[in-house]
Amino acid sequence: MEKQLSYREAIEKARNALCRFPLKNVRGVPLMEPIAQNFEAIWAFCPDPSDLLIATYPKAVTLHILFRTGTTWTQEIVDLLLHNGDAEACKRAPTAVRIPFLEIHSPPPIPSGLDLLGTMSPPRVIKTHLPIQLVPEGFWENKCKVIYVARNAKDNMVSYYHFDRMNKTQPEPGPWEGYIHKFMKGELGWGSWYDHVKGYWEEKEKRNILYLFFEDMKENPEREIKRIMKYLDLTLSDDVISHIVELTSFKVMKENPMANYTFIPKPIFDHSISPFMRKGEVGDWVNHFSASQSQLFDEDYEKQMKKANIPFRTNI
Ligand SMILES: Nc1ncnc2c1ncn2[C@@H]1O[C@H](COP(=O)(O)OS(=O)(=O)O)[C@@H](OP(=O)(O)O)[C@H]1O
Repeated sequence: MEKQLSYREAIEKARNALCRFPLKNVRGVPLMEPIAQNFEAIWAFCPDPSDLLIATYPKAVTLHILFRTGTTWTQEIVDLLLHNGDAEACKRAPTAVRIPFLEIHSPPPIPSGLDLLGTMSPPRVIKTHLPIQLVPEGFWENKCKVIYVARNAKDNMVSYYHFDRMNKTQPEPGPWEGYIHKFMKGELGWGSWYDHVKGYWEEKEKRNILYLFFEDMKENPEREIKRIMKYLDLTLSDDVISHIVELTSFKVMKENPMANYTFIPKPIFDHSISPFMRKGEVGDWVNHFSASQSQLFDEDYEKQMKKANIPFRTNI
């Protein structure tokens, strides 16, 4: 990035080159074209053993494309834990700059995730939506800590659908009815939700991955934040933890310009179509699925998740 440009200015400058990028297959996984074109460099990235990876299927929470799972939420929690609950320190820059998105590539002068990481010293916190088989091997060789956040398929899909409506760098979502089929077939960016959640689940013990659920975080944020704290070998007082619970509530984060993605200009993220911080609830899927769509989805889910035994909850 040209030194004098802020992240927002860089995006403004590249505005004309930004568009709804098509998806291209990388080892069987559909990824946005600029990511696919740069995948060799992403694959070659070698983290420091002290780096921490936050992995999610999109809309678990980030910049161009997360998988509506709670990524952004977890990023904010981790940043606050690492800064002992100091809210001002965590407003030093937007989420996407504080916690670079490993694979993201956009037209210059927008810095790629790799560009941003190159300007930071370890220990760094890094975001990815890559399925486990596409995560650079250095993360495993260096035994980096990895936090994975999963969200039930129906809410995840609803969130992703609205995100695809408002994010003008993602393919058009098309009608809801068709979107369900694309999701079930793994045709959305970052591929199959089913393979994504199973891939990390199957490896979580062997690779020391902390596997979290969005629904657990909603049910008892204090408990889940403490789990993250312990995983990171941190010790914070109960008062600080309560403060972090408050600062990372949906209501507070929605109003935080450094965490709510309003720093991305409107022609790219159009919050008037659907805000990035949309509802942040468990069970909003009931407002989207018809009875027959829900039945069709459930039947397919049974087949795709057979033997997986992952304790997802579609309501709490
Ligand atoms: N603090 C907090 N509490 C509850 N929910 C929250 C919070 N922060 C973000 N969110 C919700 O997470 C969804 C966005 O997911 P991601 O951050 O993974 O998106 S992205 O894939 O990184 O773009 C998106 O979900 P939906 O509201 O259901 O669309 C956000 O609202």
